[in-house]
Amino acid sequence: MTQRAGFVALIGEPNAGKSTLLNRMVGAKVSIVTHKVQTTRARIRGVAIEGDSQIVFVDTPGLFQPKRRLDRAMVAAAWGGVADADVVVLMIEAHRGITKGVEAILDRLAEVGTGRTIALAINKIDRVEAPVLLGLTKDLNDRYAFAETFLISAEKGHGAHDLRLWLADRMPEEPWLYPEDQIADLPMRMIAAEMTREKLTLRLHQELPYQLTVETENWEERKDGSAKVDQIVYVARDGHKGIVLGNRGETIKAVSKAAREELSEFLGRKVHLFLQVKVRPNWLEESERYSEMGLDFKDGNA
Ligand SMILES: Nc1nc2c(ncn2[C@@H]2O[C@H](COP(=O)(O)OP(=O)(O)OP(=O)(O)O)[C@@H](O)[C@H]2O)c(=O)[nH]1
Repeated sequence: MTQRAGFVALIGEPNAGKSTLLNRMVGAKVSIVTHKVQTTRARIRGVAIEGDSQIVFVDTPGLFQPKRRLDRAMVAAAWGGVADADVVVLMIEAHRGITKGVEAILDRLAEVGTGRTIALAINKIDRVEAPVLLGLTKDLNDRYAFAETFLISAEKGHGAHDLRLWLADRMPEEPWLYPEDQIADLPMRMIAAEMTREKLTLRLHQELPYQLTVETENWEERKDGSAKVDQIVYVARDGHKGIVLGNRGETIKAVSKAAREELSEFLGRKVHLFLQVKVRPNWLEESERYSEMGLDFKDGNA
């Protein structure tokens, strides 16, 4: 059998439904869906196997207009994901249509999209009537020559399977990037890290929304059926450590408790969660997370 493997970048405005679609296509709660906007950053979110193809999904931050320095870094990261991917899927919300943000993305695609395979996924079709959908499909395709248009409802599952089959066909002939037996384990670690990060984001609000990342370092199945999970919360600066820890450690304790409860409920068994906070400057630019997974995302494997 000829193996195929490649990267797919999902792009779109915040709240377009990228995480929901990912969960559909990967088949697990890989990206935690939240109502808070801009919770995701460029990184590997899940791996789907379809026939001979391995599809590695890269989730990107919302491509919004940068206001602050850090926002610009996020947007740069998102477009970096676009440049590295084999296929790009632009997600648009059917009921919102061509917003200013979408306009900006289309303009940028016109600049960087040449020679790339870019598909359009119009999401949330459950929220509009058919004529609106047809008009929007036409308008968008007039604006950019998309390789294909998918009309989907990520939440209800419509169209997600067709998109997945189409993507699988477009993966380059390459050996699989992940050994098959690792796949089951990989999303679980990511899910757990994502749960903790979400709790931190909710708790810290505006204080340091994007400047931290969580990694699951160790996962141990215990004889009594419980799981021992060690995670590291990386912050960008020394000063942030104190914020994450909180007064007498109360913030990290509350986060740990909330994340442990959610993970435990998700797994249906007891979880012991241990969080450590470490400083790692410039994590946003680091490609370390990819190489840790056996992938060198920046240097050509993509
Ligand atoms: N009605 C409807 N709602 C949807 C659909 N897909 C996603 N949603 C909702 O849209 C909201 C945003 O979805 P997410 O998947 O978190 O969006 P996202 O693009 O990953 O957002 P960021 O993480 O901010 O980039 C959630 O409340 C979803 O439940 C859909 O097909 N129909």
